[in-house]
This record gives sequence, C-alpha cells and structure tokens, in this order.
Amino acid sequence: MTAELARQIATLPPAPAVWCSGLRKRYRRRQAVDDVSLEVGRGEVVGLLGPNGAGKTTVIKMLLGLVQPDAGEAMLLGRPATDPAARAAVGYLPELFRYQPWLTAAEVLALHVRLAGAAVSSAEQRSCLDLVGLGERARDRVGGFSKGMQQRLGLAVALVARPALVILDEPTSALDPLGRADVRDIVLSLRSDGVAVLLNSHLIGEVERVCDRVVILDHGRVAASGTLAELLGQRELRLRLTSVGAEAEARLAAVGVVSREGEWFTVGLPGVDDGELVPDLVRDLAAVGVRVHAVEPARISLEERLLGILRAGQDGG
Ligand SMILES: Nc1ncnc2c1ncn2[C@@H]1O[C@H](COP(=O)(O)OP(=O)(O)OP(=O)(O)O)[C@@H](O)[C@H]1O
Repeated sequence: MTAELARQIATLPPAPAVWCSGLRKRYRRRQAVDDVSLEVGRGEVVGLLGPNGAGKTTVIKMLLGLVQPDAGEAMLLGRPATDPAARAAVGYLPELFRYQPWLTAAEVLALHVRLAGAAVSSAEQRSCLDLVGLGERARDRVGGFSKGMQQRLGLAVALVARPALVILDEPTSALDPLGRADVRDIVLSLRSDGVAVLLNSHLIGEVERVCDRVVILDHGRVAASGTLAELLGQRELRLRLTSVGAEAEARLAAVGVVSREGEWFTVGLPGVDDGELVPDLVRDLAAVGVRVHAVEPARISLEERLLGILRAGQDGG
C-alpha cells in the first residue's frame, strides 16, 4: 500500500457499527425474515420495534452470526459478522439469558472477560457491576438471583469488555421501573461515549426516550424506519394563553407556524432547540402581558405511529 493510499484510508469515516442488506431467513413454511436491510452508525442508538414474531430476534441473531441467513450480508464494525474479531468488539444481551448458577456475579463477569480475550482489570469489572446495580451482590451466587438481577448481570456481561457496539435484546423485560430507568441512563451514557446500540424493546416509551432512529419490523420486513422526527413529524408546542396582543402574536410567529383554537395556540417548533426556546418564549410572552395558563409539548407518540403503521400493514395484506 502506498503512503498516499494509507493516508486516504485513514481519513475515511469508520464503517457503520451494523450494516446488513437483504437478510432472509425461513423456518420451514414460515418466512421469519424477508429482505431486511438496516444500518446503525457509530455512536448511534437505534431501536428495533415490531409485534411478536415480527423477526426482530432472528435479525439480531443473524447479525451476531448465531443464525445462518438464507440470503443477505451482515457486517459489524466494518467486518463480516461471522469474523470473530468483529464479534469480540460487540456486547450482546440475549433475550433469554441464563448464567452459571454455581458462579458468583463477579466470577461470571471474569469468565466473560476471559472468553472475550479482553484486558479488563478487576477494578473495572467491579465498577461494571456497580453500574448495573449489582455492586453489593458481586460475591453472591447467581443461582440465588432474581430474574431482574440476572438481567442486570447480563447487561454487565454485555458491557464489560468495552464494546464499540452493544446489541440489547429486550434488556428490560424482567426489570422493575427503577431498573428500566437505570438501563435508559446506561444507554444514554453509552451513546455519549460514542458506543453504538441496537435496542430491541417492546417498551415504546423507552425506545422513544433513548433512540436516535427506529426500525419497525412487521412480518419479517422493514415496515418503516427513520429518525423520530421523520417518523413522528415536527414537534409542536401547545399553549393556553389569554390577554394575547399583537406583540405576543408576533413573538409566537417568530418561533414557527401558529394556529389557534380559542385560548389554545399551537406553535411548530424548529428542528434545533438548545433547550432555551420554551423558557425564553414564556418569559417574553409574560413580559408583554400575556397570561400563560398551560404549556405542553405536542406530537403524536411513537406508540400511536407504530400502531398506525402496523394496522396499515394489516389492511394492505
Ligand atoms: N428456531 C426457530 N424455529 C422455527 N421458527 C422460528 C425459530 N425462531 C424463530 N422462529 C419463527 O420466526 C418468526 C420470528 O421470530 P422472532 O423470534 O425473530 O420474532 P420477534 O420479533 O423477536 O418476536 P418477539 O417480540 O415475540 O420476541 C416467528 O414466527 C417464530 O415463530
């Protein structure tokens, strides 16, 4: 390789964390996955949604080389999904998890570090158990763990070897609300550390809170995909206001398109919001004498959108 070529390659953007094209899998007469293509960028959090039996877990297993596709290709972090070097940089929490009941939580983690061939100090392993809320239970045998505690351990196993990509198959199915909030925080901190996450979850609110993009599967096919803004449309703000004069109307119009129904004003929000837009608007409205009775975000929820897409699919087929 010439020095120039090496330099050019070094400046290329890194390959996506997940790339797959035309994945298909048939089990006897059932087409479980039918021509699925998707991508997860580096540091991106992508949610995989869809009804029971839509093919989500089968797609995940094909990405991880655990199920052989009938057709299609899959790459993880720029390498074929079947390449052990690619798998070594991927953390995976399976939908059905079971860990050796005779080992302690710390021993399970140490075992997985050895299997991954990673150099992770025991202090780091301990802090990984702390992260998932098992710090106090590190020396307890897994056989005595509740299902939720085993799922937390599974998350620690997925994270311990500092993966560049984490694939979580229903990571909160056994967790209480606090545990679900913990997982949300963990996913958000992974994203801020530049770790890509593919998240399969039936908890739509969870997906809506943490995911940059969503892929909706139905009957083994991609029924819709896109960013939340693309799938859900523009965000809006609904305000109940009285004593609205011309100045206030101009201030509202400076934010976006305004519509009005009685005391309720709906204002389209711009795509970029530094977090100051709403408080600034409320302050300015109050300053010109407007009485602000209510301010609420308005947008169709991901759940409504998902149901709409799935029902349209049923009508079509
Ligand atoms: N090992 C298998 N043998 C036979 N059929 C299978 C197998 N694994 C999956 N399937 C079938 O493939 C289809 C997709 O299953 P998959 O588990 O991928 O769906 P899913 O979207 O993950 O569902 P859920 O939300 O219920 O977990 C289903 O019809 C299922 O019965």
